[in-house]
Amino acid sequence: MLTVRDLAISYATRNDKVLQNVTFHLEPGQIGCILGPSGCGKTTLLRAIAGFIQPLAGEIELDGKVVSSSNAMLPPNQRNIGMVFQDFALFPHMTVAENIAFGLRAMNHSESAARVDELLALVELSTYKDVYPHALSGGQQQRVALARALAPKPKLVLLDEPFSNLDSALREQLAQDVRGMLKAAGATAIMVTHDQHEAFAMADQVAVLQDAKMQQVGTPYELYHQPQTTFVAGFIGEGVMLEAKLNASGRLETVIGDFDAEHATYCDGAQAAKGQTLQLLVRPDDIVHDDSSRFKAIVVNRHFRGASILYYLTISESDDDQCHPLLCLAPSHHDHQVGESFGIRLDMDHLILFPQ
Ligand SMILES: Nc1ncnc2c1ncn2[C@@H]1O[C@H](COP(=O)(O)OP(=O)(O)OP(=O)(O)O)[C@@H](O)[C@H]1O
Repeated sequence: MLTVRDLAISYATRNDKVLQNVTFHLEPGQIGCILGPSGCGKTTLLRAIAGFIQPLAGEIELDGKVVSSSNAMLPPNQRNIGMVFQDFALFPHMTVAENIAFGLRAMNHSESAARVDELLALVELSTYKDVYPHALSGGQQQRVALARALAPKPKLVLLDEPFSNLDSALREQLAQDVRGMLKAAGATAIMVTHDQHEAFAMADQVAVLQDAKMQQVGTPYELYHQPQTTFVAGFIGEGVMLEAKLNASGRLETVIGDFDAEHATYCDGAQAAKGQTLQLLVRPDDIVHDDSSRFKAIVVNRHFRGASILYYLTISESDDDQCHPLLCLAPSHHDHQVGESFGIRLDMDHLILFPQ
């Protein structure tokens, strides 16, 4: 449905590239997310897909047709793309139904009214049909903006930080709701965000951008458990880098046991050379609370999260040895206070190693 190939973009006022060699692909019906820190080029990429910025190099293909390249540009209004903006951009003088019908002017009245009713049902706002935007909550306004974008059955829906003006506690739930609505409409969509929780709740595929370059494209699971760069490992999810030495028998020695390194993944230039000291990515859910373990860690801090507690731990091989920080996500019935110690063991499916 959408292919972005080796895209490079620069602004006239700058010498450097704001995007460089950006490549990713979305299948019909998939929801993609462009995730990255402020200034990495997310909005620029979205605007390029919408047709507002011409690439310096590379191309954008929509539904099998090149719509943007350095020598050809299909105008934005001919791309059949729907947009949901950060501030929702609803027309204040129009009712909910009139806002949704805005893009349906080519249809006759009864067709348009039927489509509006269909979308009102999809976004669960049928009873708000004749209400004006100022009388809606932020979340309801956003659903109207989504319905308006979906109304003309666009090939692609672009959502630019759609949750940033909403209560942070609700964002993850809203992201899941919007995902459900996009899936029910069979839409292909791309959202831009700097919030990984929103990206995980919403996307089938997440593209991580940093400093103008695509770092990694993958499912939320792949980005969390199999990051390919230290940036992605640090930007996505919590975790620590634990010193790990590859011994002569091909096992990784760590302060919390040793492991067969046969299926380990070496990233960012890490070498699988015997005797090498590396960094092992350890997520909080890789550390299991186990009182029968010979490895004991001390609680230095804790965050109660309801069903679980995130423990900040330190562990050392002996009393005078260096302390290694660890995170452990344990079910909250394992209730330990700061200063206490408990047994832990490492339970990992993926050994991801980075250079020291
Ligand atoms: N019209 C412009 N002219 C020149 N430089 C621009 C223009 N728009 C954006 N930039 C620059 O391009 C880079 C990428 O900006 P962009 O808005 O795409 O980033 P972003 O990842 O969306 O950031 P944020 O999350 O803060 O919105 C930034 O360094 C920004 O200053």
